[in-house]
Amino acid sequence: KGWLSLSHMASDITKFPFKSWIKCQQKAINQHKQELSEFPHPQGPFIVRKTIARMITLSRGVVCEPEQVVIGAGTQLLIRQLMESKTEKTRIAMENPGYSRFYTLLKNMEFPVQLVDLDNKGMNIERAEQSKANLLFVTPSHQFPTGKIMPISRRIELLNWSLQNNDRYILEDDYDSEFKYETDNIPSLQSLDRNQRVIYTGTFSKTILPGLRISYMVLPPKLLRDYQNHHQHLIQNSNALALYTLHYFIQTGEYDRHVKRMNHYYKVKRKKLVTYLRSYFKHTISIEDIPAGLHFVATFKTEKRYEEVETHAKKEKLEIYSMRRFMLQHQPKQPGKIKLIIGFANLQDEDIEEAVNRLGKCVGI
Ligand SMILES: Cc1ncc(COP(=O)(O)O)c(/C=N/[C@@H](CCC(=O)O)COc2ccccc2)c1O
Repeated sequence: KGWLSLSHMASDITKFPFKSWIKCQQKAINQHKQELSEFPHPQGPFIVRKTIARMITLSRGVVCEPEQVVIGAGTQLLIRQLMESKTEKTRIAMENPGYSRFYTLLKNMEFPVQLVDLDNKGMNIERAEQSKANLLFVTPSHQFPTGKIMPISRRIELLNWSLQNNDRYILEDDYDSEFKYETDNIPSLQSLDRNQRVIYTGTFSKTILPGLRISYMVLPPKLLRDYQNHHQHLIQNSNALALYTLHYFIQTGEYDRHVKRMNHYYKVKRKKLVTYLRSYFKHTISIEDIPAGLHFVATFKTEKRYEEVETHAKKEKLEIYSMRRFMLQHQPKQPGKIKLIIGFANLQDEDIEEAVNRLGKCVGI
């Protein structure tokens, strides 16, 4: 048997309704030949921004006008473009463990980035205060990569933090918020913000096709003005035909039906995998069983080091990533334990047993 994947960097496109997508693409071509023959608006076509604004208002409680929406080919690009337009001196604080690609991007842009540890509610507010940062990067709906869901109490604390100084902002990266298997979605942090302090980002990478590279950002008015002044020369970098196709995919209800279908599908698969992992590893595994997203963290009791497990996984043809990928600053490893990121989007049901058996060989149980 070939490679099996427990990667979190995957979505199961075997269930994607390509026929519907192509129908929407045909509609986009029929209805928007004129627009496709010109450059789109720098922030993306207005009707697409209007559709996205309405969608996130309904699904996430985000309060915004289409004028505040900026579409881009991936969250990294949007964050880069936002940070280029900052007028004040910006000091950043990020969650640790956190998303290494943003950390690297911000460091390469020579911003000071403080790492803030998590407690059981997400970013620790005292540490955030101590960091002297004026821009916090947080993933409240499903902390990446630990999965923690930030309770309302901590969200209020963060908003209070943002009020203490008028150059303070919070970037809410609402990645992976669409998949919640038990609890209902807690509304976005942005929906609680009454002082235009929250920048909101989202992406279609997990719910449609990661290869489409369609993501979006909602800017508070003051930052939007700075962004528009700085980027007057910029041309929209997401593919306009894909954007108009997305517009019809959402308008016709296909998007909502697909996300609902995938929620059910992923919930069933996740449960099977967790059950089998528990029966195989028994007391040597502990799973932070947060019923959300397309991956979870599992802690294994083993004397093996991360390097050994990662090398062994390659030999077993098992694609899997460890917490080391997200520990942004070297942290002492807990003795006798390793944490792995267990993704299940790319794992077919019939391969669950084989994947777990290979994992057993890697962690030496
Ligand atoms: C915290 C966080 N925020 C935003 C994004 C989304 O970025 P965007 O797609 O540019 O909009 C990611 C993507 N994280 C990515 C990688 C995580 C890693 O490097 O380990 C996940 O990658 C994929 C997801 C689905 C299918 C294929 C790949 C993010 O982890």
